Amino acid sequence: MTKTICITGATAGFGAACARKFAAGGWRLVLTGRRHERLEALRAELSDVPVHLAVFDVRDKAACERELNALPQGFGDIDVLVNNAGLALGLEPAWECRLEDWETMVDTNIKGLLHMTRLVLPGMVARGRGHVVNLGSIAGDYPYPGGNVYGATKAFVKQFSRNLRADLHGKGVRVTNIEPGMAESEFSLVRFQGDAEKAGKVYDKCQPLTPEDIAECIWWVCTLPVHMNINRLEVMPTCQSFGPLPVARG
Ligand SMILES: NC(=O)C1=CN([C@@H]2O[C@H](COP(=O)(O)OP(=O)(O)OC[C@H]3O[C@@H](n4cnc5c(N)ncnc54)[C@H](OP(=O)(O)O)[C@@H]3O)[C@@H](O)[C@H]2O)C=CC1
Ligand SMILES: O=CCS(=O)(=O)O
Repeated sequence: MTKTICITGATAGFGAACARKFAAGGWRLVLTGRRHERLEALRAELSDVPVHLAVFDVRDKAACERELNALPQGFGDIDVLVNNAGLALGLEPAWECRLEDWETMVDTNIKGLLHMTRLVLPGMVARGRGHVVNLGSIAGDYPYPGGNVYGATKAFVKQFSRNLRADLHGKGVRVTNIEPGMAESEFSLVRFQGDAEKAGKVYDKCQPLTPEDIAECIWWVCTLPVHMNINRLEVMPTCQSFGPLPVARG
């Protein structure tokens, strides 16, 4: 039976790589994001599988509801929800941060994820199957200077994922928190407000994870036998480690 995956933030990075990975596996795709032209390009590329595009901002609760209620026939029974849409803004110490940036991170990484999860879960519970895959981060576990609110949103995602598992006990619905370390995508470009030079330096002279690496992890947790639930999957590039999270260069 063809399965359906809904991926938020499919216009770039992990979300786009995940769309490609699951399309290669023959899955039906619901792809979401704000940049319509990116989604259209992805649909054109993935023409071998059924694709539904939903253009909306996950911070907009009404839009999430409208789009999920309007899924066309065949796309409504979501087997896997990948709560991937998210961002970090800034790396300043807390006393220098913009309050608006903090609000944007909370609204996207926490509230957007909650909007989507609350809308999709009832169907999964009714069907007695499903899988919610959340994009947490190592930043939700390991503090670092400037990680202030970003890391705190990912700590929320980690604990919410565990609590979801508790609520879903015996319901046949799996929950996984994927916790990547440094991965090269548009993440740093967004974090540094479009400053490509600053963003590029994050990945300089080392080998970060790729979006395809993370898509591989998501594919793995989703295609394991249904009696197996990976609760958390923490993955770092080999060049990254603990303490001050140093990056080995050269
Ligand atoms: N890259 C990294 O090092 C790591 C990233 N992560 C997490 O993984 C997830 C994906 O990150 P990554 O692929 O690297 O980043 P990218 O910036 O490459 O992609 C982020 C995606 O999120 C979407 N998005 C952002 N805000 C919104 C919004 N308000 N509404 C809808 N979609 C939104 C963007 O789409 P659009 O702008 O078109 O709406 C885009 O598709 C994030 O949650 C991030 O925090 C976790 C650990 C490490
Ligand atoms: O979530 C992203 C990884 S990091 O930049 O916070 O280490």
